[in-house]
Amino acid sequence: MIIAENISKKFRAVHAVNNVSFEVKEGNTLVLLGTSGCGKTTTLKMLNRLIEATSGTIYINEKNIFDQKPEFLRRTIGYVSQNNGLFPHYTVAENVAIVPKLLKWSKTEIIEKTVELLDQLKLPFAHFANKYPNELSGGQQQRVALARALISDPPVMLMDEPFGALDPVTRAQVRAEFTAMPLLKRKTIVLVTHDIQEAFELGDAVCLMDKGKIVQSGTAKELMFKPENEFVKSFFDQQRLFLELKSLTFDDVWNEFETADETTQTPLFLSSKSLWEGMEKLSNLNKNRLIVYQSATKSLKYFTLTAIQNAAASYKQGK
Ligand SMILES: Nc1ncnc2c1ncn2[C@@H]1O[C@H](COP(=O)(O)OP(=O)(O)OP(=O)(O)O)[C@@H](O)[C@H]1O
Repeated sequence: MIIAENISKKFRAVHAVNNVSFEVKEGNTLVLLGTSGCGKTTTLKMLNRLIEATSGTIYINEKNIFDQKPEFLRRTIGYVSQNNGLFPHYTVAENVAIVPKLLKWSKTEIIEKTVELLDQLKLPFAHFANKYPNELSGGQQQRVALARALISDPPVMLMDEPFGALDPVTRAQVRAEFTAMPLLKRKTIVLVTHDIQEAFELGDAVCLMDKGKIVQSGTAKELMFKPENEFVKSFFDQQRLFLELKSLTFDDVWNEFETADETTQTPLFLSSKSLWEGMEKLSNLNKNRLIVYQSATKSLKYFTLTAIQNAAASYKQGK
């Protein structure tokens, strides 16, 4: 669990972060979202003391981080920096082994763990261990950076635009792998991004920042449907339709759909999926109508493109 209370950072005249507070529950992911220069990276780096806060308090797992030596604190927090931060003259295996060496693990232990992690990240040890970062693609480098941050299994991970340097296709792919990794599921994560879609996909909670302050924090759905001011509303305007369909699940609008006759089709879809995924399914299968299943009520409903659009509109009107 991470608790940041009224943290601020001043760089001479620049108030980069101004009285920011948030909490991240154990096992949750908090996303710091906002445009360039709003203070996301400074906020993140204050959590592992790469930047010293000017004022405020930070607790990580009930310990005040200012009572710990920064270099010891950092060994217990995984960190993926912008543009991966790999050492160019270290091989993949050497890059991954940096923290375990500081922690004085045995050679065998380091190798065993590196093999296991690189395999999980689709970088087979035999092929990749002795390569240098510049011999890898951007996506592969990002996976090495992730392996390096994960090897000591820290309970907390800080990630600064971890997929920022990747092209959109690789980005979506690495992000999907990232969400599927069992090792990451239990971790408490703070992730910085300026990508709204990424924030919605990865964040249990999202803090939208502007000019060093948090403008609104909450779930993606709260930010979309209950914006607290004009800034929040307009921040999402460009991608509004897409984000609404992504953040609403069939469960949220279950009553808007027509009950289905069980005998006609097998349900392909669970109601915990987003309306966007429903639309994708219709398009991929080239169907006008599909059936969705809700396990809690053991009921089936039909959905069509129009029904999805109407359900989303009706949800908005109800809010
Ligand atoms: N070392 C520094 N000295 C002076 N000003 C700084 C320093 N680091 C950051 N700033 C300023 O603090 C503000 C916040 O910067 P920060 O890097 O936290 O923003 P950001 O939201 O992470 O932006 P980006 O997405 O572009 O990385 C900016 O105005 C930046 O110019």
